Amino acid sequence: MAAVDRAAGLADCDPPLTGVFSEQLFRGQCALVTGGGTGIGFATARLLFHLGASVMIAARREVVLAEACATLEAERTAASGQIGFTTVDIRSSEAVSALVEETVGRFGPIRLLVQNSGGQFVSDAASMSVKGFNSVVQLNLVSTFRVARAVFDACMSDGRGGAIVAMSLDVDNGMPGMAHSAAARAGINNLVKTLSIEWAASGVRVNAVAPGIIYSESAFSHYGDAAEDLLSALLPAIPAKRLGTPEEVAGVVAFLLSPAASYVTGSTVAIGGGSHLVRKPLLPMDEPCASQPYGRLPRKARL
Ligand SMILES: CCCCC/C=C/C(=O)SCCNC(=O)CCNC(=O)[C@H](O)C(C)(C)COP(=O)(O)OP(=O)(O)OC[C@H]1O[C@@H](n2cnc3c(N)ncnc32)[C@H](O)[C@@H]1OP(=O)(O)O
Ligand SMILES: NC(=O)C1=CN([C@@H]2O[C@H](COP(=O)(O)OP(=O)(O)OC[C@H]3O[C@@H](n4cnc5c(N)ncnc54)[C@H](OP(=O)(O)O)[C@@H]3O)[C@@H](O)[C@H]2O)C=CC1
Repeated sequence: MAAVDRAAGLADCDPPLTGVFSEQLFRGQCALVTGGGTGIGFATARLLFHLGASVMIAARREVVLAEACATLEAERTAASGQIGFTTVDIRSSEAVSALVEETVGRFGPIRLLVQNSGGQFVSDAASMSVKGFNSVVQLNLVSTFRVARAVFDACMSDGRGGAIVAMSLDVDNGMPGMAHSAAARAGINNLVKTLSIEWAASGVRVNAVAPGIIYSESAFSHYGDAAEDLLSALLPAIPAKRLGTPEEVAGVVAFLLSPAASYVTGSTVAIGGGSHLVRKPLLPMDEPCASQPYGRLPRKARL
């Protein structure tokens, strides 16, 4: 009964949540968005910036980050926050420590963390080396833990908390052609559950989003000609019958970071036009392995 009474009391909370979605939603809060120079990361950084946050975007390519910052500066309105960039390879603990230090020095303690950096190459498991499998797990799973730990230790464990959103994939039914990334993202889905429990006492919420197929030039450029074939196989299986946009992911990320999601933690939210509910092919896996057309993408597709 006491628990019910406490919940009832919250209905009258002040301020009411209707005021949450103003242009000042994240005013003055420091946000770190990894991979914020392109695609989903850029759309997210843009939204947070226009909602008043001080946003640091970080990835490996300085030119791309600088261009993204210039674009946002050109869009600045009275409600916008601040924007900055720095280079980082999230696979390096030293680089991640330096990133956190620089972000805090510039914008104050990080309260909003979007762990968007990631990726993989397309290969069936039989053509994948252990080294390749490991490099994708390192990038997507181990580096997610690395960045989360660094930000928690330096900022979010100080009693004032924060919110973290990690980037997963639609992996519920496995992911032919991306065994490494699917295993890593399934790890992320579970990691956010554990961190959400362990860090709840510090006022930190930890969630993930699991996008379906989201179109951006930067994302699709990694797949070259194979992207067309992959899409022809995949599109009919998406209930919404279309691809998603980076903005459609950014909106959910902003919601999860916001006070509107103050009771949401340890969750992974699917953003795929219903695709997580249906079985779909990524590669034509009914063919024998030897005839896999995308067993290994050409070296030019590699970063
Ligand atoms: C159209 C369908 C969309 C599906 C939905 C998903 C979309 C997205 O995720 S969009 C984001 C796309 N962006 C990226 O993927 C960019 C990030 N990718 C990378 O940084 C790299 O490609 C990497 C993480 C996969 C590998 O980087 P790194 O650790 O630097 O690895 P190395 O180049 O040193 O290679 C190590 C090892 O990995 C294997 N390998 C790498 N590339 C390929 C490849 N194209 N095909 C097969 N195997 C590959 C290989 O074993 C490498 O070892 P060595 O052969 O000894 O070099
Ligand atoms: N597009 C889609 O359909 C889907 C994408 N995702 C995931 O969403 C995230 C964003 O992807 P999307 O925007 O589509 O594609 P992008 O290729 O545009 O984004 C990937 C970002 O990660 C950065 N990055 C990659 N490796 C590193 C690294 N070692 N250190 C720091 N930053 C790195 C890249 O920047 P740089 O190269 O400069 O380092 C880039 O900004 C990724 O994790 C992706 O796997 C998940 C589901 C579906």
